[in-house]
Amino acid sequence: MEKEQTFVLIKPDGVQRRIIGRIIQRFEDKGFSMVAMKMLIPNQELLQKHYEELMFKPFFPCLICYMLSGPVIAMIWQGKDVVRQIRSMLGEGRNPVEQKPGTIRADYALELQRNLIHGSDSCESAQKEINLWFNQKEIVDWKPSDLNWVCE
Ligand SMILES: Nc1ncnc2c1ncn2[C@@H]1O[C@@H]2COP(=O)(O)O[C@H]2[C@H]1O
Repeated sequence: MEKEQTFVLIKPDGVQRRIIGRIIQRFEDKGFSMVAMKMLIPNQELLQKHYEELMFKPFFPCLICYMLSGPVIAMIWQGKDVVRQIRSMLGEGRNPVEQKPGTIRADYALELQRNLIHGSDSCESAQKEINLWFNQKEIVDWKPSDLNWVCE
């Protein structure tokens, strides 16, 4: 079974605009399996750890404020090359205006900050982010019966 996992976060604008279902649908349609999901309003400490590399950027306080503004959906997705594939489905760059039509950010977002969704940028950051947002008991080990039809 393909065990590569990535962390995906639907940000407050994605929840408020009620596009959770459409985002999940895209990942399921592609052939990936969700192995964990929860809705929460993240606290400042969690967000500061998640965005620690951006701590000294001028937009950091606004970013934290925006991320504290409402519930988010945290998920773990699993499948073949899932880290790179989901990044490309989101639109690799941060700015929605530069993303190709058909990507989530190009299709649903207009702004650099409120860009709807986060996906881990490497397997290492995926593991780090999964450990930050989830504990092991929240992750379900299951094997979809159609997996052999999607990847080798
Ligand atoms: N120049 C910027 N101004 C405001 N927000 C930004 C800027 N650059 C990045 N961000 C936000 O910081 C986030 C960092 O992670 P993401 O790429 O998921 O999405 C990014 C945006 O939400």
